[in-house]
Amino acid sequence: MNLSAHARRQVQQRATELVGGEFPGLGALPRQVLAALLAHTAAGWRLFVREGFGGAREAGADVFLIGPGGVFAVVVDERLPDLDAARALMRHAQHRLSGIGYGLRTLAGSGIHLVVVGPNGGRSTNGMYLSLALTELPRLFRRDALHLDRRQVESISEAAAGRLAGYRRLSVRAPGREPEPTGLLDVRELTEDQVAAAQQRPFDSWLTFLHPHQQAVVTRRYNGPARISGPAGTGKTVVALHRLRHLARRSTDPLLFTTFVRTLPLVHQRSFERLAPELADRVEFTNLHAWVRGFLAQRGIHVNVHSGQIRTQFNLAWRGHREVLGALEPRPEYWRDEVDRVIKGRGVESLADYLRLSRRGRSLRLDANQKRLVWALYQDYEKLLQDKGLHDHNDLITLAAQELGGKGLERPYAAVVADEVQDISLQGLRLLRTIAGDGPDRLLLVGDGQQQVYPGGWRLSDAGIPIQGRGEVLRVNYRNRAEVLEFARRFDATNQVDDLDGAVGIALQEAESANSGGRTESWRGPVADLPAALVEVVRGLPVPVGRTAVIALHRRELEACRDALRAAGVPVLWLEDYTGQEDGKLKIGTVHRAKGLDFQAVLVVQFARHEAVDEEARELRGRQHLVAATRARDYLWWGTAESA
Ligand SMILES: Nc1ncnc2c1ncn2[C@@H]1O[C@H](COP(=O)(O)OP(=O)(O)OP(=O)(O)O)[C@@H](O)[C@H]1O
Repeated sequence: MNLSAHARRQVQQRATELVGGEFPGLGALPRQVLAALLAHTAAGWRLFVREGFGGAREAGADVFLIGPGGVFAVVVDERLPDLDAARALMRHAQHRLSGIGYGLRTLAGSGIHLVVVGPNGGRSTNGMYLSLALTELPRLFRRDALHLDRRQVESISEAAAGRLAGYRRLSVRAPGREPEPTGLLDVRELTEDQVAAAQQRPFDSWLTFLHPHQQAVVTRRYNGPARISGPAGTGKTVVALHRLRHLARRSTDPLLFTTFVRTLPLVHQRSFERLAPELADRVEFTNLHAWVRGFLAQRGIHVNVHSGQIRTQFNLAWRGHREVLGALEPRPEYWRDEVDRVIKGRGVESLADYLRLSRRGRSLRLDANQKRLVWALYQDYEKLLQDKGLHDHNDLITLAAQELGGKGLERPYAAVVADEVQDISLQGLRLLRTIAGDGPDRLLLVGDGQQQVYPGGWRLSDAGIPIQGRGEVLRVNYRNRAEVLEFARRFDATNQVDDLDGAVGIALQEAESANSGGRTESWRGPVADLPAALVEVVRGLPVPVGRTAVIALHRRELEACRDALRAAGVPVLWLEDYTGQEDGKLKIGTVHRAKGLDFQAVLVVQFARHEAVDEEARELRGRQHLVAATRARDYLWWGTAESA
């Protein structure tokens, strides 16, 4: 039920009267703030007010506010608290509330928000709290921030009531409402808008709740580089974002969140802004190559990177070697990976080094003579790049590493987090280590070997990143509903998962499932029928189109589907352009673009191939399918198209 303007005025008036009656001596600002917050209790929020509110300032917050938008400790003060005072307030709030349980999870300390309301808002703070003016209070109730449902709100409030000695619970009702029943919150207490929004984002409760194991990783102190691994959907990124918040509150230096994929940091930036709006400008979210370009530009180093031209140079070089290397393996991409990922990606500097190198993860065994042939291809490619004045992506990493080796960062980061690290090259890892520098809590690497979609072949120790005793493994899958998880497990053919450092990791098979239900469907038919089948599924989707993605292995496989969807009037957005914004469009893209993301529904388009593929390619494809399937939360459709 939405309150009419009249009812809203009445609620406001009741709130003002109640505040006047309960706290007669309050000054103008606290009175107005309290009345404004109190009015929201008519819409399902819970309010606890300090007994001595308005008198001498005490250690704790003036008000605790709990609702669909999260848990807030609110202080009303003309002056902004300094760092020590803010820390004391936060400690008090965390001491009282964190650890309140909800099923398998508990209220996270980093999920409690400190808000200071003063005469002026928007003032820059020390990152411990959000500073708002009275007129900015509606920000706390914004629709896109709602992520707890009424049961969760009720459950936290009930537990909070027992822990908040010295606080009084106040509420007002909308006109014509029955008194609130004790126990479960009446659904009518939430406006329709709020119910809808909270239900649309049921998975976002990670903003407030964490599994105790996740929580432990958020706050643990590491006296060197640390690593979080674990199967898909176990909250590795969620933990990394909470940890960034935790670390940012303890420092005044900037922090960096980076991945290999270009758009992923932007999506996670949006999540972080919701988790920690007061720290939004302290953490830089950017992909590794963009960071490197920015850094080189800052140092006045000009680079010329052009993907199309780089590919052309490789193809030109390949021509001269096709005959001999093609006899070993006809696909030029195999050799391009060898140059990109093995020779350049691992920083091999001489033929002698290459001859000695164990090419872990590559299917073809190469003897010394064959390696010499590959080396010749690499050299031709390098020469062509040089002649054209071009740099490829590996060159950028090398240039940045050299530059940083000569002169460190002007403003070092307090912490660097790298996500999806399984797809970063070894040289990229080394660079990350240099960017982060040495010291406790400075470098956190997050990834899952089972989701590697590019050939890697390294171990963290190869990059000089020792993580002994600082490797965390998460095991509870929170993303995929049980049926989707079960389907995805069929791609978990790996006998052994690497934990990124040569030890045995946890496979998807072993993940515990946190969400029941879910739906999966399969389709198989001729290629020509695929677009129509897809359109039909999209029309009958059980979830909103804007929360759905179509995923394939290669972009060219998606063109016909995209055309058919557009012709059917379905708005479509390529994943390359997706930044986490809610837009009502169907997302479409390759598995490389989809990794790290999730959608309520995922439609995977697979093209059955009959060509012979080697073990390495088969394993890679299995991992890609695993990534595609585990992007789906509630619904997964798997379409296999067969060529005639
Ligand atoms: N504590 C939690 N409470 C509720 N939901 C959670 C929690 N942790 C994770 N999730 C849900 O699981 C989803 C996956 O989390 P996240 O992206 O962090 O996993 P991941 O391990 O990084 O996954 P992947 O490796 O597949 O990219 C989140 O979007 C969120 O919906």
